Amino acid sequence: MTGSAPTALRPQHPSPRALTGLVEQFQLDAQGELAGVEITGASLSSSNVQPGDLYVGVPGRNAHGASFAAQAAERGAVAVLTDEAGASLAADSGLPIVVTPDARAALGEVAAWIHRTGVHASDDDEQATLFAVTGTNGKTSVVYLLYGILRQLGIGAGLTSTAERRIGDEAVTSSLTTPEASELHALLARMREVGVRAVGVEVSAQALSRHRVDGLVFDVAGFTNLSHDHLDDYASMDEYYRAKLELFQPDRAHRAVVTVDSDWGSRLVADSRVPVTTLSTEPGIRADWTLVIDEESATSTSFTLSGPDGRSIATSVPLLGRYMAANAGLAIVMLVESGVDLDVISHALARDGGIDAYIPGRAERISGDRGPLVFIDYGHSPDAFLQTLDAIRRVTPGRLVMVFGADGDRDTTKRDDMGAIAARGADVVVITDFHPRFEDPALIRRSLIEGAQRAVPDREIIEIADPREAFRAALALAHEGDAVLYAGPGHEDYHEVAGVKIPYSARDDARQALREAGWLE
Ligand SMILES: CC(=O)N[C@H]1[C@@H](OP(=O)(O)OP(=O)(O)OC[C@H]2O[C@@H](n3ccc(=O)[nH]c3=O)[C@H](O)[C@@H]2O)O[C@H](CO)[C@@H](O)[C@@H]1O[C@H](C)C(=O)N[C@@H](C)C(=O)N[C@H](CCC(=O)O)C(=O)O
Ligand SMILES: Nc1ncnc2c1ncn2[C@@H]1O[C@H](COP(=O)(O)OP(=O)(O)OP(=O)(O)O)[C@@H](O)[C@H]1O
Repeated sequence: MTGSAPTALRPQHPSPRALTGLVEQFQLDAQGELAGVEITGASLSSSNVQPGDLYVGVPGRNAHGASFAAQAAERGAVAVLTDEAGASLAADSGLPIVVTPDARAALGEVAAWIHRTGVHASDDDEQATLFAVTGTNGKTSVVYLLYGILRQLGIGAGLTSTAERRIGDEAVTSSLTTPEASELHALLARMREVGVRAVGVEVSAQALSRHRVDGLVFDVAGFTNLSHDHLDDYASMDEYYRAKLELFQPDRAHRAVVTVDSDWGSRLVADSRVPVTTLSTEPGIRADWTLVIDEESATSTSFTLSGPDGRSIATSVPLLGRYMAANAGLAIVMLVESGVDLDVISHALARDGGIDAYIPGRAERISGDRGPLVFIDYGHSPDAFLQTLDAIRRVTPGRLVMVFGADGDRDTTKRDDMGAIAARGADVVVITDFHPRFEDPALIRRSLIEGAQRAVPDREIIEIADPREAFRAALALAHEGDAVLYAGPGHEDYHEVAGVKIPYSARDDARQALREAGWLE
């Protein structure tokens, strides 16, 4: 039996559950010898199995997971949960098999039961407050802002986001934005072991469509915005919206805070079936809470948030952009809706000179005191480009150079708009490769260039396939008073080319390029 280094945060002292108990609890059919088998965790992936796990075999795009049951057994899995088709595929593993019509749909509740979390937490458990954040852009940012403010309030906090799963100073890098239910419940169990009192969970539309947050009812769900993205996964914007709407129902959340800056937000308020508090950051849009920008600079945005009964808070977020103030406003209103007194938040933030949060790779300023401003951002959708370009333009007296590429094997319909928005918002556009995956990178670049040229025919466009060279070319065009926005890579530390992840950190490389240019020590 071989173990592997955990790629996820799991409880260190799990209380085993009997396999016979699982069969009884969920009224499942079972094959093989069940007596005496004890489960301490669950995994959807044979390569992540830990000894004592229930291996969950689900059908996928490439294979049926049950066909990896023998590998799971070698790693120490003690039983298999799968569907009818999977039961025969898993037979050669020699493990007892528990059968359910849809193993992915069952997994959330099963994982909650194994870890005694979410809907299966025992009554005397002190449960952490659970915050869910969804929307096209801003989810990671809001989750980090919640985490930062909670820590300023002295409340033990954890988070799960596209960038990291984090408890205090302990963090692992994320692969999915929202973990599979097996990983999510294990993470919550670990957080309970170390006394975490509040958790921010970034919830993607895909997570809602694929049962990843099943077995949980969030205390407060937050909505940022909705704009064009993921139309490879969803047939239309309407379907994409309906996937997100699922979070705003009583089986998923007790209450919600919805940003109503867009029509999608207003529609969500009408369609939601939980109590909703609204937030507006746009002048003229009525809401329970309104946010007004007081001051903005390259490194900080101050704002005043006013709520019902004349309550208000004036504070700042240590990041560029009105949209970051909107994200911070949402985080604060979510905390208030969870029962934290606004005056207590106000006091803690005033003591620290504003919100204290670091969000890896979101409008992250890489440059120092000299030379052009340089930001690395995770934006990879048309609206994210629009917001970031607008924010940088407001603090840049000189020219704005933008470097970016587009994901391969992901929503191809947004490329034209990405090119167009870049051409309208930047003075020079440098188009490079991002994660081509299995697509021809030259064709991806071509579609971005065509979008840019259609929008602004005389815009200066430079095409350089290699991202390191592309960034250096952009930097060479920029001087004191100018700005360079490198959009796409954010916190990531690789490029995905034809199924291979090639190490590449845009943040490290940009720092190196700034040193080479003499702008950084
Ligand atoms: C398209 C999609 O949803 N794919 C997910 C799916 O993979 P798949 O269907 O391709 O799986 P497969 O390769 O056929 O394998 C089937 C099963 O066998 C298992 N397996 C496979 C091979 C093996 O050796 N051992 C093994 O156990 C796999 O873990 C899987 O459970 O099941 C996998 C295991 O859970 C997921 O990791 C994988 O998510 C991929 C990585 C993905 O990119 N998903 C996207 C759509 C996604 O969810 N994105 C959102 C982000 C949204 C945003 O940008 O905001 C997210 O929340 O991350
Ligand atoms: N409130 C917002 N409105 C519009 N754009 C935003 C907002 N917040 C962030 N962005 C843009 O979206 C990018 C991604 O931000 P963030 O990672 O917080 O969003 P996300 O929803 O978590 O996206 P992903 O799921 O892809 O990680 C940022 O780098 C910025 O360009």
